[in-house]
Amino acid sequence: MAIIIGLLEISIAFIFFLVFQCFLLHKKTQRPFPTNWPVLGMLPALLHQVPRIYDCITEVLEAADMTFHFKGPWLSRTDILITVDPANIHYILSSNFVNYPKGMEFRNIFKELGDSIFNVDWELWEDLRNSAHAIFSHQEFQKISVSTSMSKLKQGLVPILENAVEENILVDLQDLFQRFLYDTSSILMTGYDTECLSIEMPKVEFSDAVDGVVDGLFYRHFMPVFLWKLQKWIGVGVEKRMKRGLASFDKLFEKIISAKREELKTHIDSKGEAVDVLTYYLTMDTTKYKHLKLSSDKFIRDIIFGFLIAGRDTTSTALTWFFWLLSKNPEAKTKIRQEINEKMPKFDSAELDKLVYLHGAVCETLRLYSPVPFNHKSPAKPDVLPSGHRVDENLKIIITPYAMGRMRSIWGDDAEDFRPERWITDSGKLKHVPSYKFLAFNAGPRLCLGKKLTFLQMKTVAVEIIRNYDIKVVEGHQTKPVPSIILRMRDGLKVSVTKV
Ligand code: HEM
Repeated sequence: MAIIIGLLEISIAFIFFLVFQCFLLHKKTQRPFPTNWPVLGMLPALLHQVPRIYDCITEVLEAADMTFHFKGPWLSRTDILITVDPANIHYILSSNFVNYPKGMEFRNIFKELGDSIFNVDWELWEDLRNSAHAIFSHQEFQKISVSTSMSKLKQGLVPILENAVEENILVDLQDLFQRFLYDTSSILMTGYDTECLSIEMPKVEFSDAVDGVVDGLFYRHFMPVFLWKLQKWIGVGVEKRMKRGLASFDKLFEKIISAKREELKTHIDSKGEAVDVLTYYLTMDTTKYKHLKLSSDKFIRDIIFGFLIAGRDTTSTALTWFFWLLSKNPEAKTKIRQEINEKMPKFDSAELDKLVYLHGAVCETLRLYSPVPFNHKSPAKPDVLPSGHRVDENLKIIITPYAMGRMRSIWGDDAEDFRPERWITDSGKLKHVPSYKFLAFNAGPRLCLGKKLTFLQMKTVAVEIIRNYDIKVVEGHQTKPVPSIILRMRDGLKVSVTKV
């Protein structure tokens, strides 16, 4: 009997040994794909990876030849096709655009943005797009964009940096850029200066509100609908924070719209030219765009809310990563400084195009740290993508500019490196890179309407800071992106500032 028990023990030990070896071998050779469990699908792996979601998706896509089918829990309708294949992207965003609206699922997730341009399809989107394009490309609006950015820079940002130098205090660059962009966007979008950018650093209620909303929207992409709806109904977790944020935003906006309506009763710009986007929509000839419900305050709120999020969070995020990347790549900073001193001894916004290396550095930042890390589509009709993947109406398609910017198959073996030279030809001109490859601003008919404004604002801030200050990131400061629909840094960017 003892011999039998002994043999049994040895056999069990041997089986364990074999299983353990197989497991180790599997781990060593394993590609980074999440396990597809019965019932739960790949959700457990996803939840486990949330803190490093962007890099995890990048690794999976690199190993999966740029397209991966994520399986959600059974019956939860959260299957997602994630793709960064340029052929698919071009097909979805441009050549077969009509079959790939945002779709009902997107509208459901982004319900709180109402009828903002990001959220709608078809005729309403066309009217919003055409009307927004008319104001954003208006010469007067562009002039105001330049003058607003310049005056906020000189009267808001520079005094704070000077104060930091004199008092030898640390500043959070992300917070500073958010304040800068919130003030400038608010002036351009509503005509009101929120005056967040001052040495006193007043508490910005809107900022917390927006962060709450954008973080909540991120989780809804991956959670089964019934789960986030239940959370919303009970009022817990990210849904609770989102609700609080929206309430505070709505209160603020109610005041702004009614004040503007009052103001317009007594004063309408004599030249009939819009000076800010809110005035533009409130005084617009309502017969021009028949799908816009301009008499509704809620509709106006939706439009402006969308533009404010678009204008503040994206550009401030891009500027933050830009200065972080320069701190990691001091030789690039030196080259930019030389270029500024040689080609633009005195600031002139009309001459910004001369700063080719700076432009390359901005593009490189947007490639590696795309401020909008995800985009979301749903096919209207079943289709087959150029990669051969079948998609039907129930499938969500997620395109991720963050992962796309890091694919070695697209950008080469140095895809992870910050190399502004990538964007410059041998003759010193800017290289054209198609938007379905450099996807930070989206591509096709829904290409970002603020692209020009973004380059203008980023370069204006960069020139002023790099010419005059040395920015040093505090030793040991962690720079992790928050899992959200905007790629802001979780703990901000703490820096010390000295004069050049
Ligand atoms: C670094 C800065 C920016 C980045 C990375 C960026 C990126 C994007 C992306 C990815 C989209 C497509 C979104 C989607 O379809 O869901 C988009 C659309 C848009 N962006 Fe930007 N954006 C930036 C700055 C701005 C600014 C400053 C404005 C102006 C206020 C702006 C206005 C818009 C508008 C109106 C759309 C909607 C276009 C449409 O759906 O037809 N963006 N942007």
